[in-house]
Amino acid sequence: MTYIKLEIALPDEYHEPLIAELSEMGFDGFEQRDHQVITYIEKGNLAIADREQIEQLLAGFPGHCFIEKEEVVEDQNWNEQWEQTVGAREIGRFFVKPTWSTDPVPGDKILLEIDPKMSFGTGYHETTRLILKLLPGMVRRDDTVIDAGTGTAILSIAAVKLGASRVLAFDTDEWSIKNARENILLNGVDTRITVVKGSTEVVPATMKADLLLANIQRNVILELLPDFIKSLKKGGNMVLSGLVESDRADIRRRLSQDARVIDIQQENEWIAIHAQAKK
Ligand SMILES: C[S@@+](CC[C@H](N)C(=O)[O-])C[C@H]1O[C@@H](n2cnc3c(N)ncnc32)[C@H](O)[C@@H]1O
Repeated sequence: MTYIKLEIALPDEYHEPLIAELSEMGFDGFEQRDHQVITYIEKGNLAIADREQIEQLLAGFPGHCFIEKEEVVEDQNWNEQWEQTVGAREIGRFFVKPTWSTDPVPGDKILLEIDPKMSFGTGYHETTRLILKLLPGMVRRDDTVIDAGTGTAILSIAAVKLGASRVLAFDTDEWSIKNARENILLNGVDTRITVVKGSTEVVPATMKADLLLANIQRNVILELLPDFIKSLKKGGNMVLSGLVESDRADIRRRLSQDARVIDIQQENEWIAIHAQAKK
């Protein structure tokens, strides 16, 4: 099989909307790097009209977004490609390790074994790292946790390893659901985490969580915020990320009635907001 590989330059905050649109157009397989999305499509499926559609799509994003490179590639072992680019790393109290890494686990770290494949949540992105660093100070023994937009399930697995007794993880992306389940089994925490395809509608009306984690992009967070608040206990904690510095005021304003902002952490342009439900 022959594929067309496109390397597209655009700011990190537009990766998800771009990937959503490209998936609809039939692109299959995405890698996210700093300010770049790499994607593939079977050669026969990329018509001239699609190319124009992509150019138009990119013109609609603020800033200079463009196709940096286009090449024809033959079928290959995609997982092997991943193995070359993703390694083990320390993040706060955790050691995040793909199964192919032979790096020894430091004695003082909590192991999270994650094979990311094509899902988001390798620990390479600032937003995942910000939440992982906040988690040890937030998860208490026997907490009930909601992981909205679970990706690889990295945050759910971390929450259980810190003592959470029950996690409801959901994601709208079919591939992430499959990958989340694989990683949960890999870490032996499948009795404590339930993974469901969908969004906040899958949270039972009776569920009141101690903690909700959401690393999704700004517009999705703003849309789901009322549901997030409803699913928390009074005084329950929420960590929101997938946000950039310029989203700070907007999110604060939207939270003000229902939640108290406790802390905001930042890494590069990315932020994570810790808030507590008022009622
Ligand atoms: C940035 S990734 C976060 C993955 C992981 N939780 C982490 O922190 O690394 C966002 C995830 O949210 C999912 N997502 C996007 N919109 C969603 C929605 N409306 N409801 C649930 N999940 C959604 C995406 O499919 C993606 O897997």
